Amino acid sequence: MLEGLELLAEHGCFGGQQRFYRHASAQIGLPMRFGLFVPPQPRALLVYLAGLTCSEETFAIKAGAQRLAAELGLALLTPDTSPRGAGVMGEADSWDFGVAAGFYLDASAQPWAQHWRMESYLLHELLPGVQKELGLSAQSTGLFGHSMGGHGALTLALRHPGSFRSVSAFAPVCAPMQCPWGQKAFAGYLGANHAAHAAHDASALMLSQTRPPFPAGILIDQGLADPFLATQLMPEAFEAACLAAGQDLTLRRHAGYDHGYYFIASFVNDHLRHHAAHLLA
Ligand SMILES: N[C@@H](CCC(=O)N[C@@H](CSC=O)C(=O)NCC(=O)O)C(=O)O
Repeated sequence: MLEGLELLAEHGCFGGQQRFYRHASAQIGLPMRFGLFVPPQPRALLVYLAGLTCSEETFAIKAGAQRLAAELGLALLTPDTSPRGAGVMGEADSWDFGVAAGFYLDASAQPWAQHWRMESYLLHELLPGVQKELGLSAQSTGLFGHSMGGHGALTLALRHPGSFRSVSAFAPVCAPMQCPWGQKAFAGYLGANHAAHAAHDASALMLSQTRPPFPAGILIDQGLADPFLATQLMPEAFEAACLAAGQDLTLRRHAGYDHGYYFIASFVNDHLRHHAAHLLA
């Protein structure tokens, strides 16, 4: 059970409930919030990791995923994107580092290491707590995300084999060691340790696989009018790594779509069906 769990809001939604909670996180050492859509009959759990500047509310409000999730029996867990209120100097000075930019890893460098522990928080606290509450296991848990959260989805799925049965992403940061967002985050949170950076880079992780880690295949959607495509996202690096590892990847490139939630809302049903096909089989 999650310590100090408080229900902050609950809204009827397509026969289920969209809920928002706060709890006292032992891993983060601060209160954390999360969203949970509970369908009428929960059969599987899908975790969505949001991008830079987002919160536990962004996907729930903007993606329009609840109608199909209710039909398929998918519970949707939407964690926040970083600790908040830690009081670390400069934590809110940038939109791509610090608050709302946790990059889904455990920081090892100061002054971030005490609270910026998003990987341990998700894997060892929030996810087990919610799975227990819903009576669901890793066998019926999938992971997806957007941009920084797409990086989180790919890297956490690769770093924790067996924790997620299906994975997908919208416009993920695919090669953080090669892009400004990733280089800034990794230098700040992990210091100058190249091996630590590689251990959180989806393309480097995929290249290091000795067998295809996701036999069910990985789905990625990417807009071609996305202003971050060439400089920050680099899906071609992950595509090449999947090819080298023998990992089945469906990478769909869509003309006319940018980086925002109109793009996500346009393709979110395909992601729900991708996960349902594997989680409910
Ligand atoms: N403030 C920035 C843009 C921030 C932005 O685009 N955030 C994306 C995620 S980017 C990668 O992780 C997002 O999902 N925003 C929320 C939304 O509702 O669109 C700028 O000024 O460029």
